[in-house]
Amino acid sequence: MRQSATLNLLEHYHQLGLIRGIDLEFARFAFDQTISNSSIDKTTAEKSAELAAKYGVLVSHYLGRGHVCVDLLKVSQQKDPFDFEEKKQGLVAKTELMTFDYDSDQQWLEQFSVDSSEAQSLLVLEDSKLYLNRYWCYEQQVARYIEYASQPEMNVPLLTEIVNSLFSSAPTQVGLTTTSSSTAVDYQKVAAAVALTNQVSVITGGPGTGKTYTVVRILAGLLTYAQRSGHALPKIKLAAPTGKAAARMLESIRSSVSDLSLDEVLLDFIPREASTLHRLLGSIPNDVNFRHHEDNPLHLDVLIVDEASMIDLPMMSKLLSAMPKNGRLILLGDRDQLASVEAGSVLNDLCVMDKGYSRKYASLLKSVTGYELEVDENSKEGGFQDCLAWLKISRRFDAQSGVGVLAKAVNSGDQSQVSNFIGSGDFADVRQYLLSEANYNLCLDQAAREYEAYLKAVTELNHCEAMERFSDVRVLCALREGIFGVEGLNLQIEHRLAKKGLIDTTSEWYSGRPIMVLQNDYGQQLFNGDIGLVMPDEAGQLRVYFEVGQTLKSVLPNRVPKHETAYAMTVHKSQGSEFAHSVMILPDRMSPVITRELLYTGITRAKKRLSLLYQPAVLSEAVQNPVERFSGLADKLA
Ligand SMILES: Nc1ncnc2c1ncn2[C@@H]1O[C@H](COP(=O)(O)OP(=O)(O)OP(=O)(O)O)[C@@H](O)[C@H]1O
Repeated sequence: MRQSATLNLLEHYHQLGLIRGIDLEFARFAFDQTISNSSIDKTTAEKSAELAAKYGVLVSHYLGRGHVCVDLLKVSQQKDPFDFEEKKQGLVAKTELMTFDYDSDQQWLEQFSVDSSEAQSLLVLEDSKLYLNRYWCYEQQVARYIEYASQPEMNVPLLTEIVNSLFSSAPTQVGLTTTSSSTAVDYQKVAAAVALTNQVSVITGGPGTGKTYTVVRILAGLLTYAQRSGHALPKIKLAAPTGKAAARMLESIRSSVSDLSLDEVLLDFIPREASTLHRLLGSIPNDVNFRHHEDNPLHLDVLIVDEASMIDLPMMSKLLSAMPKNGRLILLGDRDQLASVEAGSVLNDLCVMDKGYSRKYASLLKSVTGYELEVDENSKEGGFQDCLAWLKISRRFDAQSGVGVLAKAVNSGDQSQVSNFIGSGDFADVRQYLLSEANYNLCLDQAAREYEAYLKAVTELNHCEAMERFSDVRVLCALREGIFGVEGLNLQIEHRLAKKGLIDTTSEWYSGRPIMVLQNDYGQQLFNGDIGLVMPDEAGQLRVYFEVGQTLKSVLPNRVPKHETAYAMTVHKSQGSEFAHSVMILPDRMSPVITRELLYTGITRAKKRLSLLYQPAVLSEAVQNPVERFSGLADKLA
């Protein structure tokens, strides 16, 4: 029977709901393993085991909150190193708090240092950052892949000719330009040149900045280049973290391709399908590994991945390991959006080197695009800054668009810009509602009214139309519980629709119920975040319909994995989707989950209109609350 002051305290934390069961289990495991592996005297072994439990639970707790590691310099000597206060206000004052002293524990921690740690050690210490071994390996793998990714040899005159033919007309400059100098540069052309000259590249930009428009030209460029150089035409694949995002990417790529006059042979090489990353990598039931990995790489030459901000560190590591040796990878995403639900902020970490290109690479870009681009004299040649491209001009939101202006204000973190926006209140596409009971009801009444077109398509058994109409409106929120949370809001909308006789909620599975899957089910190929609509089939039997690529598949309700109703959804779950009208409802008081990135992501889900119900104090605090995640990836790439 173990006797440990640390474990006793952790059990108490667990009972109070301050740490997860898995954190406590990890601490117990670290404690037991240290005792059983120890060849030193009992007292020293016990002391060491107490420390292993203490640091183990710290790393595990932070991992649960999305951090890849813990920077011990930052948490050392803190009164509340676990940030319990943030989660359970008031509870913490009544409980004993564990503290960490990096200086005095440094000697003990040294055993985990990257230089001395064993492959099997539970923890890894790199500089002042402490990791679970597995996560350090993931990070290392991503950094190594990127470090060794090359710049393929290219025929620069041919490339220049192709790039110029794809971006021949000067772009119309509208919307969210960031600097006056940016009016001279066509950043889409630069992005194409970056992607065409690198084995791995990242194109980041806000909504409507033309990522898809650019990618279509990159694909055309790659195919034309291969054809004109007498090389085999590349096998291209498209993927995204969620089914919805994959379907959206495919749709925009296919409609954008029609603007190009590509010859038939090349056109055939533009993919006709896009899959989720899980499907692409080949998920194996009840296994965290995929069918494709280092020893069984993906069969492709070029992979385009959209919504890359949603990719967590383990997934990115597995994706990169599965890339074939000379495969080209182009990641698209918006670095300002919410980071992945699971640990890591990979896209943002990859984009930190935003001060300019290396001198040599800037000169290559000048030859290809004709533009004089910013140079960072401190950046190393071949460093990752040369693989990055920023799209800065939104084509969707012009200067008159409230959604665009508000998104930009929130993103800047500048409170006065947000206040100006609130003060002006005169944008046609944004309706602001100050939080009150009347406005809460008004927003929900309006959302319920707008769901009627969707329910009409369900009644008419028009499954495809129903899928389309369901994206007309969505209620977005920050929390899970309470009247401002996803559960309460769904009940409110159901209640309104039932009162109008549009749905019959007497049974759980009623015709028209929209659901969101909350758990991966590899057997049925249904994944966390997939949206299903309950509708009768031709024989009148209720089934749940899911969009898979260009088609619909249906399963019986009792086969659907863990799910919830989806008239309202959290902003986290809305990533990768867009809605003609988004109704964002913020709660009456601040919560740590309401961050700048959450606001930005919620606002930019609106394609045409945004209704925002808020308390000014919450909005302004959220703008000042950016997400910060501990990770060592940016340092490894620097
Ligand atoms: N250079 C351009 N000239 C003209 N139209 C453009 C240009 N770039 C983009 N567009 C148009 O602007 C709209 C938005 O572009 P696109 O869909 O490529 O942006 P995105 O960044 O992929 O958006 P999303 O946020 O949906 O991912 C599209 O209608 C596209 O055709």
